Amino acid sequence: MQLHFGSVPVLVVSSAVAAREIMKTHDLACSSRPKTSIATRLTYNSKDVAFSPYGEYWRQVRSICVLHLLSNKRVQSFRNVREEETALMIEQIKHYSSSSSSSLVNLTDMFVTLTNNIVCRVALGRKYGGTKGGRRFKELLAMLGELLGVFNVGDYIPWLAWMNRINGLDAKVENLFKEMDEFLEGVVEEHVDRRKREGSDSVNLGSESKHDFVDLLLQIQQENTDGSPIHRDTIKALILRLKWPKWVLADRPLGRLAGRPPGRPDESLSTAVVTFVDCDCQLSRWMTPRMFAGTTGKEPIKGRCPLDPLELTGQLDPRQGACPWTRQREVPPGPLQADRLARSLTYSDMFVAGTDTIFTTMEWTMAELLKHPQIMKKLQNDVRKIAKGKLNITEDDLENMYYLKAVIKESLRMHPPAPLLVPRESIQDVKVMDYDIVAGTQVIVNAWAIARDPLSWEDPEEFRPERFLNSSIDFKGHNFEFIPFGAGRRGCPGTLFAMNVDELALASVVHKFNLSLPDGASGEDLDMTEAAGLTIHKKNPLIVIPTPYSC
Ligand code: HEM
Repeated sequence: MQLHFGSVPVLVVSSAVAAREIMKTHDLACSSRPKTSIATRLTYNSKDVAFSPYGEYWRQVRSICVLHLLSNKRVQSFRNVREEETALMIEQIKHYSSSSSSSLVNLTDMFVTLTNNIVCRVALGRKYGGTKGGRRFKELLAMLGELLGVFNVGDYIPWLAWMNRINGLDAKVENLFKEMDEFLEGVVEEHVDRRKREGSDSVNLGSESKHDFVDLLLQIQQENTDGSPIHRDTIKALILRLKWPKWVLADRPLGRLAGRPPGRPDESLSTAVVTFVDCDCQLSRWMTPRMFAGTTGKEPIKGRCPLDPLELTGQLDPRQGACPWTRQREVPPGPLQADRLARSLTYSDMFVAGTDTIFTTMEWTMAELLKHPQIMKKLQNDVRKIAKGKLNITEDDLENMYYLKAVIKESLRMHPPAPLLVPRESIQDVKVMDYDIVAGTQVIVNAWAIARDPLSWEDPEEFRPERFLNSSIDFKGHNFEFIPFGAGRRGCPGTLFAMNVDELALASVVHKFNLSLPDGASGEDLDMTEAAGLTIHKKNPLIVIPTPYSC
């Protein structure tokens, strides 16, 4: 169906057939991301992979992600981190279950801490858990997830963007950004200093070295040699493109621009989509489609931006939905901005795209297992049989745990962590199932509805992992009835990373403990209410009574 959120056309896709059209047949045409002011601000002006618009910059950073940070080899190289941290979590659960008088354990908290610790070690080189700064970082991450899921009226009705200054949203985003940035600034500084002391050549990009993501990104920026995805020519091209942004400013007195919109609304421009909210330049925040009244939208314009001494000329085209300043200022960062890239990639993609989704999967899977004791029993038997009395499960054991994999798939089917995936935006006019979709349409794929569609699934509301046994249906983006990780060009590059963490953690918990609910509650009583956000987790934490199981 097509909706209009204020001035933005929005296409909502809720069937496997339509998802296939968007993510396969018209994947290229629908491969951008809509610009939303909160995500833009929190991701250094969309300098991450997930929120970056389709284009050269996105290709560059995505290939860094796929080839260097999240490749099979690299993910394997962090195996010891996953095994160590999971073993620590098991010890903690044991400790809490024996020391607390009620034996209650907040499993959600355990999963959040585990995921944060793994992601911190892999991305930043060390854990930030126990310290005051670490605890604050955890809080900031939770706020980040929450803010990214906020519906921001200014993105859809730009002239209402002022509301965010009154209701405190702008300030909240700004404060979060500053605090996050300060933290990450410290992390990058630490790495730069260490590289200076130890010699930067110590990082070998091709090897399975155990350097963290910040090290790797700094090295990628420094090397740019053949064999790395950023070839010399690409870098040169990027530097060329980096020459200077084309600042443009309407050729009229600044005072008038900054003041109230002049003129009456022009009919022909009344539907113009103008997004200014992400601009640092306060002037542009005042502009509304009305400001273009009386212009053809194509006049050459010339001026000086108050934030930049350069004077440049350009063309103002409000129909493009572009802020005359911000959009034109968007340039790919070249090697000159190494630390910025490192900050933005690790923080946005690892922490935003990675942490929340991983622990949410653990949380929902465990909740479903508690709701279905027979499935829990079957899984425990299977896991314990494969582990054959071992002290700890290792990743080698996971290979044969087919039932565990089916349980996790079923959990991802019923509770996709990002139920509406990450919205896309069409970059050209396209015909989808005989309907005309104009360029600039926001496309939301409702993976949640698709995964519960009775046309694709038998008894879709039932938690039945068996449906995935002896079935070729997988989440790799080929089966459009099951797309928790998306599909196509913008599909999730972190699937392997996530599954390794989830499988090991879940297998280890069910291996080591029998779990029950507090106050003798049965699984049927378990509260499955969802919280709001970009990633949907349980509203209330999962509290359990673990009883250690000895093999
Ligand atoms: C269970 C865990 C995860 C789930 C369910 C998940 C889900 C998704 C989804 C639905 C998308 C959007 C796909 C689309 O638009 O077609 C996505 C994109 C992305 N994910 Fe994940 N993800 C998970 C874990 C991770 C991890 C661990 C990382 C990184 C370490 C990661 C990094 C990314 C990135 C960078 C993108 C953006 C890709 C692009 O726009 O080109 N994800 N993920």
